[in-house]
Amino acid sequence: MAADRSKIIYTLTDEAPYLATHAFLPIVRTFAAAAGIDVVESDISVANRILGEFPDFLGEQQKTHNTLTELAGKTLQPDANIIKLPNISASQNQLVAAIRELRGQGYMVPEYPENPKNDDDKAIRQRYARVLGSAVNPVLREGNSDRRAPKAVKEFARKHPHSMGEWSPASRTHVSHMTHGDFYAGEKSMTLDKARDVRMELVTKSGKTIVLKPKVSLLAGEIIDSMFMSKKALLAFYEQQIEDAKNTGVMFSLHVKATMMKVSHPIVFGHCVRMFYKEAFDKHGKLFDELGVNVNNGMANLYEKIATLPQSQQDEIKRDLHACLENRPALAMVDSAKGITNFHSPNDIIVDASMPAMIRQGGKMYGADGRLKEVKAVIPESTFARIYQEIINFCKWHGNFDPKTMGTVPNVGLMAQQAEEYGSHDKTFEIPEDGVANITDLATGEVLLSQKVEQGDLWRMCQVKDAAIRDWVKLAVTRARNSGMTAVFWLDAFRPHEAELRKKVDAYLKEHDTTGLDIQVMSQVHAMRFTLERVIRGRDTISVTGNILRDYLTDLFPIMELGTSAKMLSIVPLMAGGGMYETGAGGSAPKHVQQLVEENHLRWDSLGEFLALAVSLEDEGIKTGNTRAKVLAAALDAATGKLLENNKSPSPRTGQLDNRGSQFYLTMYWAQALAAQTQDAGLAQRFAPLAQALTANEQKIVEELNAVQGRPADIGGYYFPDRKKVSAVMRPSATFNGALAALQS
Ligand SMILES: NC(=O)C1=CN([C@@H]2O[C@H](COP(=O)(O)OP(=O)(O)OC[C@H]3O[C@@H](n4cnc5c(N)ncnc54)[C@H](OP(=O)(O)O)[C@@H]3O)[C@@H](O)[C@H]2O)C=CC1
Ligand SMILES: O=C(O)CCC(=O)C(=O)O
Ligand SMILES: [Mg+2]
Repeated sequence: MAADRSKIIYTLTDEAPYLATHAFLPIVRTFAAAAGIDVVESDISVANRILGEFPDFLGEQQKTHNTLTELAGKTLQPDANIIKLPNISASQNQLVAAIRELRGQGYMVPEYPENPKNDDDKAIRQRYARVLGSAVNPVLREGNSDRRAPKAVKEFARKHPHSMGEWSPASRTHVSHMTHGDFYAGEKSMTLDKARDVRMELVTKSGKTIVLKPKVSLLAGEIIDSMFMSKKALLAFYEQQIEDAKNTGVMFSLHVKATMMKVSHPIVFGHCVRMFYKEAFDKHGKLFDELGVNVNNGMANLYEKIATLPQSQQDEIKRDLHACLENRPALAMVDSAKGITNFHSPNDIIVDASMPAMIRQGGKMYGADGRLKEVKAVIPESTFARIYQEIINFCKWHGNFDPKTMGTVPNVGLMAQQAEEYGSHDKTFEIPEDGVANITDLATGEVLLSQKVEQGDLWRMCQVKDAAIRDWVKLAVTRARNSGMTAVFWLDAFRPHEAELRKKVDAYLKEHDTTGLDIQVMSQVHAMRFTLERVIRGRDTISVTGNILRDYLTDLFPIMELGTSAKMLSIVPLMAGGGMYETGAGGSAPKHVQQLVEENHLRWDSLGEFLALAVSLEDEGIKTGNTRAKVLAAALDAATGKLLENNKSPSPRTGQLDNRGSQFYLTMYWAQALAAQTQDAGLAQRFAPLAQALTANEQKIVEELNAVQGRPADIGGYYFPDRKKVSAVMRPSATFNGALAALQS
């Protein structure tokens, strides 16, 4: 065993994974301790990040570290070994709710200034901007992305295929995207000849210069882009699509990523809501402004704000809103039973998960009557929307995919060092006046990229560093070599940014021995078609993509192949030498928390954690020479295989095996595998009593775990639950807890 104690950092996040971790961490610690590994927590939940941001508002006992900054620092160290669970990328609604909850618990962080009135408000809002939206992943992902379905998981899906809806060739479901005036249409891009400091500025029609971002430092070889979305074109597009859906009788739905694209997409979302309810906004717009209504945060915001008005006035507004609904096309629902529509809140329909779910269901979404219906999927930006139309065309022609026979599509995604859209948040602006938007060299005054823009347009700059691209190409070649799969770079020669990327890909591929490998470069639409033709023939194809397609495809293909993206192995080989092991490609499954609170059943599948932990332990073993960590990893892999084989994953139905039961089985199989292995007699001896105790008490433990279900569970909060209560809810089997404790003592 290694002399020094090794360390694995385990993140605490939000919602379903936060709950599951409270059951899993005591198990992990019990096993890891046997290899001298400390498992330390890093709480990066949205609530803890708020507390970490505002120590000056808290009492001494309430103060906490800025854990995210600390963890981000850790990713830059070569010995980093981090298990990263999915976290909430908070919409403004969620942020406000989290603040409310914290204040309700006596943590007096400032109220969120929705409409800042003075400099103090602005400063607080700026601090909250560091917590809003996708604030965690971009700063932790200091490496590119390697996501794939492990062999055992793929085999399980083939043996136990999940349900898939039927596609009809006559389906009217389709994608609508802008054909002009979007980010794709006018994008400009360049590769930097040398390191430069630049600023982003708007030279208005009247000749004023407004500095929007005073300084961005760029490295030699970095690719930068300047692009904008025209407000006029966007509004015309929405009007046309709403009319088209009405005239053709197809349901309307909007799919954006307001959480990750936290500056631009809430605005894109809000324009659609205002257009849909145009008549009501024309009539009550002034009052809405006075009330501070901001439907960039969804209709939930509007309903909350009008609740302060006299009842008669509220009734009138609601009548007018309902009248709009009568005159507009049917709207896709998030929760038909509760009357929650696609416009309720921008975090309810998130494109990477919502489009695959719709495609899996045979091209349908739920309508107000609770029935599945064909749908117009509005995805304004054409840059990536077209891949969804391509897969829809394919499904109409070939029918839905068959999980029993379909090939697999792993992904190698470019995201390191805040690549592409990840780094654009502080470089995205809603243009205040007509003019010219320039990226200008600070030293020379040279205008590098220039766009003619109008008031209300969204203008942004993206950047991607040369080192990140080089690392991405290397990872693609490594994955192609190790898997023997064909690898396709999805790069559109007609998009300026990707034309620049293609040059670098061509150059960096030459740095590797690619003999015998099949590596191709295609535009996105062709790549999708090529990949799907192979998929239905059972062939495997690595997609090598930029950041957004990384996100989209690592939900899309897993959801078709495995029924969920939660079962993916998701590795971030950190560029500094460490490793970050993400637990699946999915999110934090808010619906699951609702079921736990109402019925004490957690349908969250922790398979992603099991897979990630095995790789993390293996990595620790290899890097530090800790052979026991390797034995633990191999046994965990065997246990995960057995878990799948014996179908001990959580059931969605209350009363049946849930997350806790699934974790019990994993523990039992893990202990059994350790007791049975012959590589390390000490470990075998240590885990034999646990294996014995769990095996002997299997039925009793499962009964204890299932007995608590069917009644509400109290976890003492949503964003900032009471950890003692969570642990009590997540560890209800005295027999199981006792067996683990016996090993620790
Ligand atoms: N890496 C990260 O940090 C990520 C974070 N997010 C964040 O997660 C939140 C929710 O995002 P959303 O788009 O709803 O996507 P999710 O992936 O969280 O949820 C969509 C659905 O996928 C299924 N699902 C996801 N994970 C699991 C699991 N482990 N076990 C079983 N089923 C699972 C559930 O289906 P069913 O209801 O049918 O059981 C769930 O309702 C957002 O705040 C988002 O920002 C999103 C993606 C990645
Ligand atoms: O960072 C986010 O907001 C979500 C990330 C995500 O969806 C993914 O990485 O798949
Ligand atoms: Mg995603």
